[in-house]
Amino acid sequence: MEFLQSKESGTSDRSKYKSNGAENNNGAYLVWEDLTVVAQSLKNGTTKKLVSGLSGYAEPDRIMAIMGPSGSGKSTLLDALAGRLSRNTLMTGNILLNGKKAPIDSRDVSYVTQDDYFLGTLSVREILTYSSHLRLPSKMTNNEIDEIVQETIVKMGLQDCAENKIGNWHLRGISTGEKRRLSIGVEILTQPKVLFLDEPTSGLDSASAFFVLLVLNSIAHDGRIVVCSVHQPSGHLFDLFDDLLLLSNGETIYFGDAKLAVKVIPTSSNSQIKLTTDEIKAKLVEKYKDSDISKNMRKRVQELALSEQVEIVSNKSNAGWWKQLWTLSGRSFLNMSRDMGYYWLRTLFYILVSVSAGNLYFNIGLSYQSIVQRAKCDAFVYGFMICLSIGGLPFFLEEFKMLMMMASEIFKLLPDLPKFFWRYPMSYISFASWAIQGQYKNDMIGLDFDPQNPGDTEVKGEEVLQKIFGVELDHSKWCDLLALLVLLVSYRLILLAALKYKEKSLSLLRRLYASHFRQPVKQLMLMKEKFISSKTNQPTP
Ligand SMILES: Nc1ncnc2c1ncn2[C@@H]1O[C@H](COP(=O)(O)OP(=O)(O)OP(=O)(O)O)[C@@H](O)[C@H]1O
Repeated sequence: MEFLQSKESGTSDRSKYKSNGAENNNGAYLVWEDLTVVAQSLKNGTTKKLVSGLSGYAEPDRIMAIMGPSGSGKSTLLDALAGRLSRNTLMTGNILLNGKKAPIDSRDVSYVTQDDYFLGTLSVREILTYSSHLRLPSKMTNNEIDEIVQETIVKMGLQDCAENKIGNWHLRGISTGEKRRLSIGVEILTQPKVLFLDEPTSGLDSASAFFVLLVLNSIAHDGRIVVCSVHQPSGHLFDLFDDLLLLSNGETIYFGDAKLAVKVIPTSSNSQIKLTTDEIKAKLVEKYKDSDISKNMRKRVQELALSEQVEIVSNKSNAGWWKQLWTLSGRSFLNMSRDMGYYWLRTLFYILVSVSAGNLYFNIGLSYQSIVQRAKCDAFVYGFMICLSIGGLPFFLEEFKMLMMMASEIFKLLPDLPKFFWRYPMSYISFASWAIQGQYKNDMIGLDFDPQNPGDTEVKGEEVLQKIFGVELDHSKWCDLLALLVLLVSYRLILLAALKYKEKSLSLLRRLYASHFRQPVKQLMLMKEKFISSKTNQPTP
């Protein structure tokens, strides 16, 4: 149910937003039962269990830490719970949100990744405002959105840097800790019931990490579930966690109250010194399985799984398609106009190139040799424009130098192109062929050049175009310009359609992949289980 579908009538979107937040104490319970994730290598088809038979639950008002050594499956468990496992994996088991199977793209779940991606030229307030316009319902007024943004800024403790820019390669911006809090702020704009965070404190100094966890704590105490993976937190950070899930090799070795963990988890003893790390891990897993904590946890999981299915009132309803397009375009233009390297520096280069080329070829005249000089000038100007327009792509910078070295060599006459593919269809859908033809026509039509041999008749520009450059004169330079505009719009529309239908086609591919992959993996898992049970049933010699 969307949050817009509130039964209350006459209330503003802002009040609906508030009433559907966690303030009304309708917090959700998250339960996972016998969760196993298997990955298949795309190279040789071998499979690997990433996490195995995990069960547990997360409650509102509490913050849970998933801990364990590197490679123990923390991120895999978070990804599984958030429904964002990679395509080469298969998950078995149940994930329930308030007793209901959570849909993969559940709108009540937000995920904060380890990396922060923001446009460096925007301020903290602008980032939050644009995100709100993109993710909150179109019906919300600007004032309502500004209010939500201000509340989020205060909640995240970002008041002091609210008007500061994020920062980029030439602009010193906000600190890493502030960026991390901003990432969390962006995710809580939509008031999710469950917030997952992948290593929210990694790369932060202890004061910043402490502040981030304080913020998470206050979010959790708004009636939300907060689950995060953490790597070796210090003592005072650990104290801020309510629950702990400790993993080793993809299996649970502790699940429960974080404060009790220290008392329950066995410390190293002399007898363990002789054991290998794998043996110690196996012992800890076995010990946990047989413990009362594990039995109580399973009982609670069963209770929560069988509890009445409460309809979750979703807080999220994305803005409409047009509003998203408008917001993204506005954000992009603002970023471009502020980014010195992207916009202003490039404009300066365009002017410099135009002035230089104009100077070099000034008063080139109408001698026979000037024909080739003119062609070189046109090709150079066009080549430079192309390079500057795509020079923003980092991987292109190396290629760029190569291209400039051979600028005059890369053009081939249209009639000389291989018919299949390069002539038809490539020359028709290529920006370059229309641009160069238009430029040549603009430069040469109407001119009379000196003949190659003295005494011959003058050479007409039209003749040069047709005979030397293979340019047909069946359409004017304005048609070439029109073709460029059509290509410009068409390519953008194609990209838009590709982005819009990407998800649908990807999910189709995923289904095809799963139907191909599921059967062999299930068989393999069955065989492994049979093998293990036959081994454990064998009498010991
Ligand atoms: N899609 C995948 N395909 C194959 N192997 C994977 C995949 N995802 C994770 N793994 C492997 O599963 C194991 C657990 O990975 P995971 O990222 O969950 O560990 P982690 O505890 O989060 O580690 P870290 O603390 O280093 O981030 C690792 O050995 C990893 O290489």
